Amino acid sequence: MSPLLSNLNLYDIANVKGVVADLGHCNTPAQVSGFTGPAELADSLKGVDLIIIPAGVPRKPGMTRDDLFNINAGIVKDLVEVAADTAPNALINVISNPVNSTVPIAAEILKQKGVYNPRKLFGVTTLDVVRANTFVAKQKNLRLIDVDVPVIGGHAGITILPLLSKARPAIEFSTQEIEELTVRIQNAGTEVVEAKAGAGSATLSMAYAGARFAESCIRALDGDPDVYECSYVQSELTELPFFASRLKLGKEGIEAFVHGDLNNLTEYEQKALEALKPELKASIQKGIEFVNRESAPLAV
Ligand SMILES: NC(=O)C1=CN([C@@H]2O[C@H](COP(=O)(O)OP(=O)(O)OC[C@H]3O[C@@H](n4cnc5c(N)ncnc54)[C@H](O)[C@@H]3O)[C@@H](O)[C@H]2O)C=CC1
Ligand SMILES: O=C([O-])CC(=O)C(=O)O
Repeated sequence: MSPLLSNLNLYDIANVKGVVADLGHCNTPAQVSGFTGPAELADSLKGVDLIIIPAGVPRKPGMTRDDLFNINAGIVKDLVEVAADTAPNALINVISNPVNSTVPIAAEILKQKGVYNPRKLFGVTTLDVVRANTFVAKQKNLRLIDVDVPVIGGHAGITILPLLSKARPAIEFSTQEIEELTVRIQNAGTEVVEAKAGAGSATLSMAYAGARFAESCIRALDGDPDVYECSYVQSELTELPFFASRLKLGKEGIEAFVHGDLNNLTEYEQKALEALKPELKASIQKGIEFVNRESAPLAV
């Protein structure tokens, strides 16, 4: 994946020590980014500030993101184990799907290793925001740079919930526009998978979104006091243990949750929020159970 993500290695911001490691350019962990073995991977990760994990298989037409679980869960688990051992203070950006489960998997691994810092683990949902901004700007004839739509929940189907009532600038939408835009944003990944007809998923737009999120992390680490992004993280905003929402990023990762976005939701948004909870809860549980099952002692 992602020539753009590789370019992040070139970022050189004065106060951020170390480099960005992008785990996911080859077929086995032993080959990651051209390294010859796990030991070398571990060496190369020492002291990095930000680790990006886009490794794994993409969808084919007809598949859900959850259909990738059986392969990608193990890949993310293995990579996070190395990250935990060698760069326990790094921010981790998980791109590999199903994000709704791979982030809880990463959290469980980091807990097992005794280095879990919930402020530093992120599921990358930036592409949902990029899509929401793009579709709204087009629909309303606005400049893309002026539009910002928070997207909450998770990163699959109905768990992706754009809050059009909280768009900036404040925009009037008809009921039909809200329904059509919401469904388009929720299905945009599937639209790309179907258009690519077996040749993969939204690799390039993910590279753009992943690079944007990574750059925001780097700016925050570097002390920029004004960095806000949506991301899927451990959260107390709802009863779900992981939830995507707008966050303020700082030198230690998440600095604050933007609570206001969940206040005064429209009836449509409130219903959609309640409707997404069972699916998101099940995906979180599936990730946690995977790690617990993998690490349970064998029965004799
Ligand atoms: N969070 C998001 O918004 C998005 C997530 N994705 C997800 O990102 C993942 C990658 O998608 P693409 O880049 O389009 O696929 P891709 O097939 O173009 O690239 C995947 C890369 O992962 C590598 N890889 C596979 N197994 C690995 C392992 N065990 N260790 C290290 N590297 C390994 C492959 O060699 C390949 O370079 C998929 O799971 C996809 O669903 C894709 C688009 C958006
Ligand atoms: O849909 C997929 O499989 C890839 C993805 O997460 C996206 O494009 O949002």
